[in-house]
Amino acid sequence: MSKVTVVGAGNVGATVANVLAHKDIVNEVVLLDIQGDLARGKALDTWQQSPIESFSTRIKGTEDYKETAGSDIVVITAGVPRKPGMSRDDLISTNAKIVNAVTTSILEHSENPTIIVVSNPLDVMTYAAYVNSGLPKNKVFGMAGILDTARYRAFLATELEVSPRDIQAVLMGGHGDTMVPLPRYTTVAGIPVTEMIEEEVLDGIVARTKKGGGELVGLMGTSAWYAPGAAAAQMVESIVKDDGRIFPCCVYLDGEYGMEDIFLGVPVQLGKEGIKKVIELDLNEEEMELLQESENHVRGVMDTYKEMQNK
Ligand SMILES: NC(=O)C1=CN([C@@H]2O[C@H](COP(=O)(O)OP(=O)(O)OC[C@H]3O[C@@H](n4cnc5c(N)ncnc54)[C@H](O)[C@@H]3O)[C@@H](O)[C@H]2O)C=CC1
Ligand SMILES: O=C([O-])CC(=O)C(=O)O
Repeated sequence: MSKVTVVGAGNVGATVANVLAHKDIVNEVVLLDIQGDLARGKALDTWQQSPIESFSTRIKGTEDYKETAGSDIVVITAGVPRKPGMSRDDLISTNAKIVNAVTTSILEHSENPTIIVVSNPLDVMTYAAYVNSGLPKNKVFGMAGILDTARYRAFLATELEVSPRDIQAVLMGGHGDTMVPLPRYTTVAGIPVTEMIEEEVLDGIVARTKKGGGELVGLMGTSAWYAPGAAAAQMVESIVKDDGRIFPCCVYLDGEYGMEDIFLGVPVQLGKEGIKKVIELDLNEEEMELLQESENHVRGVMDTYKEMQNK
């Protein structure tokens, strides 16, 4: 059984800890935040559900990195969320400093953890954690694709009046408006989605998915947390269980899809070693063009990050 640290006890971090505790698959969850009392309070509140919800995962809140010692998996959610009118990329100057500081502190107390980054702008914050940690590429990756496909699947389930469980889909690219949902790889209980829905309606759902995060920011004044928290917890679960599951995740590309030295969303198999395998799909010309557009966008944000680091 494993020890998991969640950094950031805000909306997303507290949800990751809460969902993980309910899954009852790890020994201990440490919830760390610079606001120590907030972390302690949310951890205590979560733990007090245990008799009702029947779980025994211990959960502790703290601001002290010593408590994170020996973590197997670390989920980084620390950082500011966007407000209406902002893009995820607008968060870079604040969140890069936070993610780099958190990564350094984590590595001071845990030797070889698997790091899952959630903070935005996701693809570049994952790159920052990778470079700063010096960990191998299979041990540092980001959560985005599970959330983005969940939104796509949920929209399709509503439209088709079917169970979201029966919808399977692949989505690639950066975690932003250039993400690439792939209708050609979308099925409803094994049936190609294109046989179940009109093209125009599907196009509308793809467009809504791409702006799915922004839709929620518009409604709530801050970004989402229930689905993002559940998505990160699902990644932890599949690493701990090592059950061979395949999800779209933001990973380091080292020649796959003809791309190098960039973090981007692609389908991967997760396992106890982190990324077990990157799956290379045979994309058609149009899909590849969309992926390259997304790559170009993420490279632009990476350049901003690199300039910040050189100052
Ligand atoms: N990858 C994805 O799909 C998603 C990413 N996000 C991102 O996750 C991040 C967190 O979002 P929320 O939880 O809604 O924000 P929040 O404001 O509710 O929580 C953030 C927490 O981070 C803490 N924090 C700040 N600096 C810290 C540091 N140096 N060390 C430890 N803790 C620190 C704050 O005290 C706060 O409690 C944002 O950057 C947001 O954009 C949110 C949803 C989905
Ligand atoms: O939209 C945001 O800023 C937060 C996020 O990444 C998401 O919910 O997809």
